[in-house]
Amino acid sequence: MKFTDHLWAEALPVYTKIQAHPFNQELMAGTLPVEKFKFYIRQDSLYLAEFSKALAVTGTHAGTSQELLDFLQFAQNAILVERALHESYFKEYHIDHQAGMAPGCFAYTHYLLATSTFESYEVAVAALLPCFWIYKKVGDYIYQRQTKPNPYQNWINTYAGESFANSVQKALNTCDRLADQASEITRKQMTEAYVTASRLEYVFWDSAYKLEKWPV
Ligand SMILES: Cc1ncc(CN)c(N)n1
Repeated sequence: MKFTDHLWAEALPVYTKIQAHPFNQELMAGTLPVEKFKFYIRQDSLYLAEFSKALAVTGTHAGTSQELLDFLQFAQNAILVERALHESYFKEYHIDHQAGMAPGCFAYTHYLLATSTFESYEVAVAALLPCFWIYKKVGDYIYQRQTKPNPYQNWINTYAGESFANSVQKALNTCDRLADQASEITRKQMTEAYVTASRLEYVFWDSAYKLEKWPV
């Protein structure tokens, strides 16, 4: 059994809730209120700026030049490819560029930044994996069942697309390779990091659906 199969099984209850979350169900049906999507896109643009830094920092801890290049490429894609998608929505929906991070986005980005900076390379790779793998799974799930025409088609196509799939496969291979050479303690820490980041993916979608604000 691959280590990533074990990770998938560990966080399956979280993934099942993500898939069933009304944000994703309504996005799939094309009925998600545009206010919620706008909130999500603004938060996601803030997220991607920090996510790309976490990817680049993780790359500096890589054991091989190829993995450093892979992580720098992931960081570049997070900024350029995903930002292009966002910019089209910013224009279409006149999204507010000023809104700051909601608590869900703050928690997730700061978890990734802290993990990539202070934890081992192995643990950082596991913490970053849900950002790839869960989006791929959600993208494919929605793509196969979506209502057409769908106002969120570009978003769906990005995460169900081949280019994103290639990045996901690279991230999975790296995680499996590292886990094969890691101690039991490190594998446990990797599992914890993967489950925590999966939970934070849920929190992020839930935050958008609730148009989350700081309580104080
Ligand atoms: C919150 C979140 N997680 C993951 C992804 C996909 N890189 C994203 N755009 N936003």
